[in-house]
Amino acid sequence: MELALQVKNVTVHYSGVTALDRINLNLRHHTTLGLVGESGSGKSTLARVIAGLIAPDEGQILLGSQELKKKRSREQHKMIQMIFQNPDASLNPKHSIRQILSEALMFHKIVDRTGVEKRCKELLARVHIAESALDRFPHEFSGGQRQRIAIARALSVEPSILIADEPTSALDVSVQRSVLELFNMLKAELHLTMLFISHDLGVIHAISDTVAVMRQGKLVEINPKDQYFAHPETAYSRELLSAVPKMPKLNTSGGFL
Ligand SMILES: Nc1ncnc2c1ncn2[C@@H]1O[C@H](COP(=O)(O)OP(=O)(O)OP(=O)(O)O)[C@@H](O)[C@H]1O
Repeated sequence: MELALQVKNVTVHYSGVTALDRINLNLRHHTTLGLVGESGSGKSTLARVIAGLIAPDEGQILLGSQELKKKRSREQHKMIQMIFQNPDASLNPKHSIRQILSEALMFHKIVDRTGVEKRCKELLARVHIAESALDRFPHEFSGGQRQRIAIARALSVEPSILIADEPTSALDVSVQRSVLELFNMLKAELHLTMLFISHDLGVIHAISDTVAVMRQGKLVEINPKDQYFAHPETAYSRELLSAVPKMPKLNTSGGFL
């Protein structure tokens, strides 16, 4: 079966720093790859290079069978959507939630003008936000609600890949759980293909099908989740796992209990 995404030998340098060093990574359709690693290991750089926010110095990125060149088409940009740690990065504070969602829908011609209102309401329902939110502005919502709206915005354009870069790290623990549960629910309902970045192994355990580990710009380990947690291959992973006091208990769908 064709892969959703392939990263081939991708290298990124930032003035003297090798942030990514010949990264090879495959993402299968309808699966979530959890990317873990300590601060500065290159996780966000990898997310940004896949999303087309920065160009690789070397290597290739393929979406399906299509190579993504330095200058991407509007359609190619649409296909890979990103959710950031801080939802404000994707929510214009001067725009109502209706404007935020409908702009994305109209820009990418997802629905025509007559279908916009209905689609906006459906999107909010998906992320468990009341319809009345449409006439309100981002600052009127809590951090967790804003992240839900950012998720709705990212999903609005029907991307083939969703990249979530530490989407729960800035939230309170209880809110973190509910946002993570939302991701798991969306995964099941929409069969999402995701790259989910976190430095928190509990979060990675809750959401991933496969776990990839980065260290100093290199991908040092990639394995199915159960294998990764039961039998980590590298001494570095064993060290990361031993630093986790206790894994949170999970229910069968992968959400926290
Ligand atoms: N814009 C930049 N200019 C220069 N160096 C950068 C830039 N962005 C990142 N770096 C460097 O590249 C390396 C990888 O950083 P990156 O942010 O990708 O790591 P990370 O694993 O996402 O870290 P964190 O978990 O702290 O976000 C680090 O050494 C970082 O200092």
